[in-house]
Amino acid sequence: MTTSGRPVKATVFGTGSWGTAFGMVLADAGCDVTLWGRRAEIAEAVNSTRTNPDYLPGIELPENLRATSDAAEAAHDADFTVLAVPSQTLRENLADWAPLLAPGTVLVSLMKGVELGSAMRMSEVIEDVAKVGADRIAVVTGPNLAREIAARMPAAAVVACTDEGVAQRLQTACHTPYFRPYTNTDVVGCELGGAVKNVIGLAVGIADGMGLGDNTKGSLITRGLAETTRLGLRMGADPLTFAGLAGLGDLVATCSSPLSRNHTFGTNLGRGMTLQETIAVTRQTAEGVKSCESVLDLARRHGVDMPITETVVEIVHEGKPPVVAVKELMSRSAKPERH
Ligand SMILES: NC(=O)C1=CN([C@@H]2O[C@H](COP(=O)(O)OP(=O)(O)OC[C@H]3O[C@@H](n4cnc5c(N)ncnc54)[C@H](O)[C@@H]3O)[C@@H](O)[C@H]2O)C=CC1
Ligand SMILES: O=C(CO)COP(=O)(O)O
Repeated sequence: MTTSGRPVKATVFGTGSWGTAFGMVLADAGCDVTLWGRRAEIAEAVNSTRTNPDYLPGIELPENLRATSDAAEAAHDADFTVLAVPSQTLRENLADWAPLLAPGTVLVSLMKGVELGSAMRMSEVIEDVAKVGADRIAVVTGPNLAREIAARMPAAAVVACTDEGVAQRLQTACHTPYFRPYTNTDVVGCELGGAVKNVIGLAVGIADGMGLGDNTKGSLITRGLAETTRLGLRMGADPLTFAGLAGLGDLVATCSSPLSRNHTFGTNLGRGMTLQETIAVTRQTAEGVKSCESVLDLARRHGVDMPITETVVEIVHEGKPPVVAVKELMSRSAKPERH
């Protein structure tokens, strides 16, 4: 309930797999939820069949969730405006929606990417385009594979906002018996954890596709977390965030699950598919494919060494054969674990 006595109203822009699943979470937590989809047929299917057959087939959606393809109708009166589109289209999408936003609405980013060219985190893009302060922008992240959440399997998450009170309001709005959100005020660390884990997920997928073992996986996850933490420290994040759900938690889920699009994308590359073949068989957003370049850009801007990220860029975008890349990574100069 809001202070005015009506249910909290949440609008989710994006009827993809995570937008729809998080809409379910909000609805199960008691919010009145509207999903906006650019394709009218998906909105119609949601309203008439209570399913999203394209993205979450077989999942029955709650009654207090409805869909529309009218952005003004969706944005009207929303206490929370949740953004769930691909990171690289957010700027353009939000420019259309910004004039429609309800006064005082809290903008919530579900995205795990970094903008190409500007190297901005998603909350920075939101601040830039919607002209709202950081205290009205929140981030939801953590080990949250959409399909598992939609099946109401238990998971924890992080809701981050520089304003702890806003984070707590969002925490209440999305807390259900199967979805347990924790608050955090370290927005930089939470967003970096989510964006870089997709790149490490690609690396682990490539290794899996090559038939390498669990020691390789454990090493990539741990060294991946080390390079994420190095970048985060340089950008003012709290290093402990990376030991939490936004860092280690999400890495473990992504790097071990066939449900992860980034992991699967990497596995296909590691098995020998070309980039074009891999893109052709990938139906949903695998953010790391583009964000590996923007994360590397961020690392260079901050003078941070991120060898796994650099290797993923070389394999994905420069055609380096994975076997050569592995040899090069393993022959880097010896060094202390912490430096
Ligand atoms: N699927 C998952 O398990 C999770 C995804 N995320 C993040 O959530 C974000 C969204 O991912 P998903 O919903 O999974 O992706 P998706 O690929 O399932 O859906 C993307 C949605 O954006 C729409 N879209 C695509 N291009 C667009 C454009 N130019 N303009 C407007 N809408 C456009 C699509 O129609 C679709 O509704 C990504 O940043 C992803 O990393 C975060 C946690 C879990
Ligand atoms: O972010 C996710 C799980 O937390 C989803 O990962 P993928 O985008 O790789 O499917």
